[in-house]
Amino acid sequence: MQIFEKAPAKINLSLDVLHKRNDGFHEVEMVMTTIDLADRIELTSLESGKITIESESRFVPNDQRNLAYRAAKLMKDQYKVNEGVNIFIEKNIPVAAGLAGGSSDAAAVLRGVNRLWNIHASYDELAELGAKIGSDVAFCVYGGTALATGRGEKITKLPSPPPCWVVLAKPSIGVSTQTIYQALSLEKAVHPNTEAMIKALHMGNFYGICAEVGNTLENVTMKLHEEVGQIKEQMRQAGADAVLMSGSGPTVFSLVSQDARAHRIYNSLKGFCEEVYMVRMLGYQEKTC
Ligand SMILES: C[C@](O)(CO)[C@H](O)COP(=O)(O)OP(=O)(O)OC[C@H]1O[C@@H](n2ccc(N)nc2=O)[C@H](O)[C@@H]1O
Ligand SMILES: Nc1ncnc2c1ncn2[C@@H]1O[C@H](COP(=O)(O)OP(=O)(O)OP(=O)(O)O)[C@@H](O)[C@H]1O
Repeated sequence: MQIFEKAPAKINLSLDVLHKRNDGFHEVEMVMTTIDLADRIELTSLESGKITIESESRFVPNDQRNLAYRAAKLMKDQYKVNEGVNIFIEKNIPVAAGLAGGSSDAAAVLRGVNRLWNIHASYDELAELGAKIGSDVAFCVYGGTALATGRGEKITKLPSPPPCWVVLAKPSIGVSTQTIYQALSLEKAVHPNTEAMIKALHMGNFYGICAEVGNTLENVTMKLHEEVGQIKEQMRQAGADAVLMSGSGPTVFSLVSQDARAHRIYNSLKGFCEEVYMVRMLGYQEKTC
């Protein structure tokens, strides 16, 4: 049997870091939403009981280090499944970009093998398991728009933003999340107003959302990689309604309501960056098992 799962990228509309915890992680408040830039996951059941990974991308490991492998292994162990699975990853989301590509692949595998192996676990159970793989996996299990707290694994659903264009540009560098969190100095940090962002989402106020975007990690990554600041400036000048770095970076996104402006931003970045995307937000979808 073979099934498919879509694994969409996320952007952080706001990302606040509150304090460093005793376990080494940081307590965060993040408003995240999924966008229509997605990997495609193909799952084929294997009677041998093995978990195998295939991908045409040279940037992702095709062994136990792949987050998708870890997701399948966790499900197999937790629910004592004899069957195996071959996981083919069509990689469209840039890697180490701040877009949760690996986390979304892992979440898609959790959802996918749940169906493939007839496990019937709830999304809450999958999210709890996913949190063992990485801080962004729980959010990626549900998708849509949500507030993520704790180290990112506690999810509260939110209304999705009004439809708009999201133009993304990734400079040709990869960023390690751990390095950025380590370089963060909380005394000098800038904090977004999460409450105001949530209020703007509840009101469906696009310009209110644009006014509240903010990311505590942005200054840290920008100091290490000047390309982030340069892309932000270029997007602003080309008429973006809001501009922000996603996650720990280095991808920068802009929110744009008008088609013509979105095209202008896309075209102005195309000569500057190899990886530029113009996509829609993905609306909130109620998912049940
Ligand atoms: C920056 C974000 O992408 C925003 O969505 C996430 O917070 C990162 O999520 P992720 O890539 O799933 O990160 P993880 O694999 O869980 O953690 C990678 C490393 O980032 C640091 N980390 C991550 C999350 C968090 N709340 N505090 C941290 O300090 C830790 O050093 C950790 O070892
Ligand atoms: N399926 C996968 N897709 C992408 N990267 C993977 C995958 N599995 C493991 N990795 C490894 O994870 C690292 C981070 O990749 P990823 O694309 O998830 O980063 P990211 O977009 O910055 O994530 P986040 O926004 O959650 O911090 C890479 O170095 C990559 O080798």
